[in-house]
Amino acid sequence: MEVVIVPQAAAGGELIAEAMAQLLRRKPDALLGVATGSTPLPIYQALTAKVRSGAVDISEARIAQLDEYVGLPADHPESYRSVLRREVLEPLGIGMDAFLGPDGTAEDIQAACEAYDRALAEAGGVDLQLLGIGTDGHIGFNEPCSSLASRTRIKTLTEQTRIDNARFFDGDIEQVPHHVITQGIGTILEARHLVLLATGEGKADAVAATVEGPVAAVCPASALQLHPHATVIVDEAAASKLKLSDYFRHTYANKPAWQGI
Ligand SMILES: N[C@@H]1[C@@H](O)[C@H](O)[C@@H](COP(=O)(O)O)O[C@@H]1O
Repeated sequence: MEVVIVPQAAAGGELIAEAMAQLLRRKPDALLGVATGSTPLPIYQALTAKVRSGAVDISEARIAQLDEYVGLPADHPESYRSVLRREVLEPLGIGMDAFLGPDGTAEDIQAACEAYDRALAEAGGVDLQLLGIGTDGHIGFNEPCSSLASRTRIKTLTEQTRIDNARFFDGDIEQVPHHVITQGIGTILEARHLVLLATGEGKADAVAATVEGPVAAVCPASALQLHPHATVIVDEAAASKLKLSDYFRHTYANKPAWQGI
């Protein structure tokens, strides 16, 4: 696992957008796995700027969704499909025909989950998966004690995650669904490159457990330690509880420029 400490969120966004641009130059039809939440927004802004300036051509890229609420109509403004359309697809000029996502409104949720795992595999697998992290260490919506081998499936949110996400629902926790579909941890680990961005002091404990704690289902993001190409990018505040921060800084400062992340 590589840990990169950046001065602030915008620098992390730029670094990750550049990695995505490099991937797209190598593989124009790359399947990009995207995440919701506030943290990845600087990535999408930086990538959009690159696309608009002509630094990268994204016209053949495909986008895959990480997780979704169960029961919200697809056109609900806070369904993750709507959020991604608004925050990622439209700014990048990517059509819904290049979008893969689970159906949170399906009558048979289990079948919809299995269909999504199959669709990801049939699309050739995710090339680069962006991840945020919950305050409890969740990735996607894999809450603590999710199986590290899990596939896409339905999960029940913790009270804390519903409280954290109530800000997207007029601050009203009652509007936050209890159930979600999420790519499983085993599904996420199949992506060729995992890139987790964490910013702010509120993520410092989760980041320390992810990077320096044991691999344990109680901190789902710690599963990144099992992946051959995982990059964790943190700002100073999110890095504040890392014991090995000096080592991580030294390693990154001395990395050959051609290597990227
Ligand atoms: N399902 C999403 C996660 O994918 C995201 O990482 C997390 C953190 O969000 P934020 O980046 O806003 O802190 O929120 C939600 O739970």
